[in-house]
Amino acid sequence: MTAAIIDCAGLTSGYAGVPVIRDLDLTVGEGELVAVLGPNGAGKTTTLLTIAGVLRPIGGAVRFLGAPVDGGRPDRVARRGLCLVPDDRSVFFDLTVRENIRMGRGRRHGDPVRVVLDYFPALESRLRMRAGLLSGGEQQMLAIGRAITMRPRALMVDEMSLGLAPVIVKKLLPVMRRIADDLGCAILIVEQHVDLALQVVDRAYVFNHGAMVQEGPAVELRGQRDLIEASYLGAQDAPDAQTDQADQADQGGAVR
Ligand SMILES: Nc1ncnc2c1ncn2[C@@H]1O[C@H](COP(=O)(O)OP(=O)(O)OP(=O)(O)O)[C@@H](O)[C@H]1O
Repeated sequence: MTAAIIDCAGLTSGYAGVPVIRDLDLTVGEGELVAVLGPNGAGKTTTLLTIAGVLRPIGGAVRFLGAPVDGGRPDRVARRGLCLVPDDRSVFFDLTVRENIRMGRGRRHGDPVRVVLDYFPALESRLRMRAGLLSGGEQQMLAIGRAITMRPRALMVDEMSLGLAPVIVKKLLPVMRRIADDLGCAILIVEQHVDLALQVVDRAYVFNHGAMVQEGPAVELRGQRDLIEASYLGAQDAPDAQTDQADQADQGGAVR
């Protein structure tokens, strides 16, 4: 593996001093696409928030580009090149797609709109539309596209497929692969669609109850499907059950 862009060692983190994740080791290298898998409440979001500097580690360490992330100043971590797309996607509903892209302030890397359309051409016909009118899949494309206009060194996407039809996820994942390859960006995605993710990512970590229960190259984990499924026991929601109606519209193929 190349040098780690994100490096968590013995990381323990949580809320008000109460640990939710314990003793996690996790790395993402340059140009790597890595998935975090696991049932609801496993600690996936907590891990991303700690890496982004929103939560202060209770124990262990997070390093981004070799420098410690201590929590408390996520703006500094963001300025150093780490982008987090939260599970609500944080697009500005009342602004147009074009205005949302420009909010990313990625102009110094060329025309940000062109950058986004290069990866997500389906947004071209939506540029003048208010983002609140987009389908869930299009909003996710916008959120990820806006993030890459800033040429991040690391990109984390929480619940990338939340509410999206599997057909959309199948199209989004290869775009994430291309972003990692083209930009040399370290990408960490929280993904519910285990089988789809393992076809595209380099490596994956499986969490349950705040602990890492499995990890390894995707090619190996694909052969351990039963073990992964067992680690999900107790999960309430199957991914397909969370597909919302708005994304039925996406099934015509929003990502080209
Ligand atoms: N702000 C908070 N304060 C206290 N506990 C929290 C807070 N946010 C999350 N938790 C708890 O931390 C645990 C892990 O939550 P987390 O959101 O990290 O899990 P997750 O794997 O991302 O699951 P989900 O898919 O449901 O978001 C859960 O038990 C949750 O209730």
